[in-house]
Amino acid sequence: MGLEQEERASLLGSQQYVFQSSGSDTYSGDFFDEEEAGDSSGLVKQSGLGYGTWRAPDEGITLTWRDLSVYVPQKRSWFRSDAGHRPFKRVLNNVSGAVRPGSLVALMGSSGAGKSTLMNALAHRTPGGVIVDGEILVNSRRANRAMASLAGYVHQDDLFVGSLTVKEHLMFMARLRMDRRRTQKQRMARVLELMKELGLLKAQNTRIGTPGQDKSLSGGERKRLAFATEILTDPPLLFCDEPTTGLDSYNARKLVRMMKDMAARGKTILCTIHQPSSEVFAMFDKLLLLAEGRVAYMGSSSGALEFLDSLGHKCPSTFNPADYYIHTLAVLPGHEHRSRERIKRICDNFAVSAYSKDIDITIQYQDNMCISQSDSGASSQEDHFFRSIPQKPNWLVQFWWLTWRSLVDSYRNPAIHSIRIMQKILIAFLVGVCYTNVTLNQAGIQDIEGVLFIFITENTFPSLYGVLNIFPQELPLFLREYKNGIYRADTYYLSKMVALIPGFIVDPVVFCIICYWMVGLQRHAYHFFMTILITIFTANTASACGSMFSAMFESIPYIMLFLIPFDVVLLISGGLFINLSSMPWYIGWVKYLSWFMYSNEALTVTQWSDVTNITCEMPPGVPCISNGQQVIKEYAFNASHLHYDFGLLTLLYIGFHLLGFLGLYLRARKK
Ligand SMILES: Nc1ncnc2c1ncn2[C@@H]1O[C@H](COP(=O)(O)OP(=O)(O)OP(=O)(O)O)[C@@H](O)[C@H]1O
Repeated sequence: MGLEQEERASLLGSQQYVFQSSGSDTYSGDFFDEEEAGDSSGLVKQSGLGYGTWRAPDEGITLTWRDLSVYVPQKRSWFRSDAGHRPFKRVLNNVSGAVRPGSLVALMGSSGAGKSTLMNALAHRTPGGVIVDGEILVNSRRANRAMASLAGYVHQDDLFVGSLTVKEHLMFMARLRMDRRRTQKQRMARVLELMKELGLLKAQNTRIGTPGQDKSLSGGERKRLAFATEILTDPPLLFCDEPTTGLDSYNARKLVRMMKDMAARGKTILCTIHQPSSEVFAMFDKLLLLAEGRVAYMGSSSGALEFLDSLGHKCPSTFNPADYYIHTLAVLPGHEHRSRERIKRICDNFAVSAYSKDIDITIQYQDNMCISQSDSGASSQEDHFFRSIPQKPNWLVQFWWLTWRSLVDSYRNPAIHSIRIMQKILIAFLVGVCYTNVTLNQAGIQDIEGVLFIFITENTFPSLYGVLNIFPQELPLFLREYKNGIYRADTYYLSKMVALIPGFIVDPVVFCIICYWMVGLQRHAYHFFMTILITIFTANTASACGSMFSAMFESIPYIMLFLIPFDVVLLISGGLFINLSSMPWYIGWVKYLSWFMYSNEALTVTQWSDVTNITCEMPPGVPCISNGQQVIKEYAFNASHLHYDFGLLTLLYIGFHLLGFLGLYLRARKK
């Protein structure tokens, strides 16, 4: 066999070959066995074509990787000699492999062997800070960010917006993931087809739910939905990280059967799988075994038994081979040294085996193609290749559907709306009751200024603190969808921002309608509507500030650490607790960031600018404030600043959101 492979390798230097697959289950000893390769030589000749004129196969993806090592960052230790330098741990160690169109490959190994790490690296989805060293080629092109759109990736843990129904979720994904040239009818047909195939039709109008909170779909249904989401676009390359975990044997079999059918249609599928039944395991035609970050075997499923047998590890006839592989390649507690010795021996033997050499031929071939293409600057071939990647919908479509999802999510979450509105009504009523006796005299000035400030605080704090959870809670989902190339970070952020606005219009309106008329404030439509407008601006600016903190920091405790001191300073510089002209210069500038100050000035000017008759009930000789202009001056405000206040509140709103977006974007790039 070795000689035969050497002959093949030497042929590669002079002629052009494309490996083909028939999706056959039969084993002939090699990973790319002859039956599957399409003709008797195991290789299909394309005589007359040199490397420079090679074109990508019309269907199917050949994925190869060579000497792939992955290093994950470790926590710094300030006590060790490497203090200050970030230590890395190698979790994949010079791994090479190849998968061809029409292959359904089971990626197996004990827990911690590096399966997910390998899949993430191949799918170009490694988290920030992780170093990937080595070469990954997709149809002899270097893998890049386009992999996210080219390949589907079914993750181990599924993430959804729980308030959507199964059908809504799939239609949303169909709109954002399927090629933009597809019609609505085609999208609907694809969604229906998948729901039918994956047994989700019955649950199509059921909300997905959130495990641990409002569970709706079963674990198995969630898994199948995650799978349906990833195959919506019928990707030519599919990575599945434990797709059958949590499924009953019938559904596990059905899912793997679906993958097998997809592979038979020329798809390339790499799938990690834990403890498959013999029946499910038999459906995989290829096997990649990992142990301690190294390749222990790659080839046909049945070849693994022979390979291990040749090393003295014979699978007992009563054993499920899949269980036997895992057991043989696991580091057993109490026998760590012996287990590692065994794993090392298996991996070392595999590296020099015929199986490994056969894979090397494909890798070498793809490498040569890659070099020759870059030498010839094969841009038309590149175009041809990337034509198989679905074209994303434009910015506006992404924005529209993301806003739709955010609005549906917030509308269906009673904790966000009805409870908040009830609380608002109650507070407005209580404030109104406290201030019913306000009259326009010297004492009334303080009362009115006090209640105006309550209008601000009551529309600030719920808005500021009510949005803090938005990004920490949804970040994993956002990161996954963003990394999958489903949408841009700016459309996501903007949609979140827009979806917040209706709530922060309704709240101030409800509060003002109840409270304004109970308190002795000016009884003209102008004053009333201006007060509503100012409180709407206040609530939205406060929510923008909250969104900024929410997007910038990882968790609520961190957010609180910085937000509370920040809002105390803003509150003080609002103009009620201190005369603004008396603030020291080195902290006085903070007032320019304080929407409390702008809103307070705007409300004060609105209420007082046309008041001319403030009663003076003081004893003779004690100075009195007799009109509204004096009140405005007393609080160091300026009657001509009303327009500036609106302008500056708008600027703060935009500024906070810009910083929030920047924070989210940088975090998305880093993760
Ligand atoms: N970001 C990371 N930081 C630190 N260690 C990591 C990181 N990612 C992976 N590892 C470590 O690398 C090893 C391989 O992890 P990986 O998740 O790839 O294993 P796995 O084979 O998929 O395991 P399982 O079957 O349990 O999911 C593990 O020891 C894991 O702890």
